[in-house]
Amino acid sequence: MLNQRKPIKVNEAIERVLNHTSIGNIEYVSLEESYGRFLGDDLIADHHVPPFDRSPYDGFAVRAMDTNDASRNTPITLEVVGEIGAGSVFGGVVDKGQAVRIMTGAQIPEGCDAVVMLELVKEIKEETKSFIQLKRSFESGDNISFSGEDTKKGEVLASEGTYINPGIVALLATFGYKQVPVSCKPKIGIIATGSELLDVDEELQPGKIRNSNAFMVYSQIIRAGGEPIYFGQFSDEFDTCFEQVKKALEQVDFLITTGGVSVGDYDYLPAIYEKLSANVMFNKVGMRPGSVTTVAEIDGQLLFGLSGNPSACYVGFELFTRPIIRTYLHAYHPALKKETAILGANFPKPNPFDRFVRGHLSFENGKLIATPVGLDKSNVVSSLGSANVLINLPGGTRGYEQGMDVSVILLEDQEGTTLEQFLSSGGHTKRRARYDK
Ligand SMILES: Nc1nc2c(c(=O)[nH]1)N[C@H]1C(S)=C(S)[C@@H](COP(=O)(O)OP(=O)(O)OC[C@H]3O[C@@H](n4cnc5c(N)ncnc54)[C@H](O)[C@@H]3O)O[C@H]1N2
Ligand code: MOO
Ligand SMILES: [Mg+2]
Repeated sequence: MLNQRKPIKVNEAIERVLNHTSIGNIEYVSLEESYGRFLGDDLIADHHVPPFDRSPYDGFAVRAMDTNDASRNTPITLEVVGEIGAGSVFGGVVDKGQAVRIMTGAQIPEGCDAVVMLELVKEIKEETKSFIQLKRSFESGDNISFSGEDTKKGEVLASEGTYINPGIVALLATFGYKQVPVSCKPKIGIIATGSELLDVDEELQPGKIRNSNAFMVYSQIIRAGGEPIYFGQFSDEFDTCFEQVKKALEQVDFLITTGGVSVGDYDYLPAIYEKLSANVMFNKVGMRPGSVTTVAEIDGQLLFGLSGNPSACYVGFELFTRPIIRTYLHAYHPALKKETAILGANFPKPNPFDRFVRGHLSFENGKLIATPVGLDKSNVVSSLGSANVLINLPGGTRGYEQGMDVSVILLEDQEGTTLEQFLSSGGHTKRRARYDK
């Protein structure tokens, strides 16, 4: 039987998958647990920061007008009528000729409009009173950290779907979020198929290999923001795999299978999709690795049939599953960010399909250099550890030379980009006159 599959363009495949996005609910987690999650709602300042005018220095709060005549030769003297540390408030109103000893972070006392640093005054103590001497004048507003200078009430500080980094955690604490609204993580099932697969703790046996894909995908799901659920590895037997897929679909938002998706005698995923009456969006993509990546849909639920070959599996996940996860998490930028970098080594092998070469991006003298890592074959696992980008080399009849501008997809970036930007950028290469390293 002829098993001809018709490849579609990568962008077309991504668009088909992203026509089936779903957006998750919102839940509340404690502030301590919010790091690494995605905001379920806009974070809006409900008060000014700082909420009051405060001192940025340890020193003395004064009335600037009292210091007008102060100079090196004619110092002026002010009486110190109180002292406050951060957290305390001066009770009275500071009058002409008076000052208040104030510490960093304390609220500026009423009547004062400038702060003089401790180092700039001479302190004079008398029996019951104390004074300071100043040898220069101050302007109203000198050394005051004004209410609202950090952020104003009503400002949107981070929008829904933003990745919560430690800085966002600080903002959440500032605005009193003991519980934080975050988007619920999509539950993503993983099923590994293959009669050759050994468990991680098993000794090698003839013809067998250890299952690495399940654990690789498990961590890719976590990196993308989802919740992996591992259903196990199963031999290439139709009935077992069918039952497992069916059972898993009842428990997850999305399901990933690895292996068994090509045209081999024991590749049962195509038959499983058929028996499930799933709508197969494509089963061949014009890309390397990952050309066999298949995505199907049943009643809105997506099944990602990723390749058994480790590098193909990895790339298939990042291109197709990751943006689905990020969209579910409410991200405005669900796609991975692309950048232009300089190719760090020749890549002479032409290919009619678009390549996604595992690469390492480094900074050299202010330039971004992307260098392929390891063996560029879809069945290799060793190139993945040091890959922080996928170098996107458009298909064609020519190879690529060191020094050319290439588009790279950033794997560790959290900011992301819109789908439109992802699809419209990159894929362009330019020959540089010279490679200035
Ligand atoms: N006649 C053709 N043969 C193949 C084609 C084709 O178009 N025509 N496509 C090739 C391409 S491209 C790829 S990629 C692979 C895809 O194969 P499957 O997705 O069906 O995966 P398997 O056959 O189950 O396994 C392929 C390979 O990967 C190893 N593997 C599988 N699972 C794991 C795992 N969990 N951890 C580590 N390694 C795994 C498996 O042992 C095989 O070596 O098909 C080509 N063939
Ligand atoms: O799906 Mo395959 O990766 O093109 O080798
Ligand atoms: Mg196969």
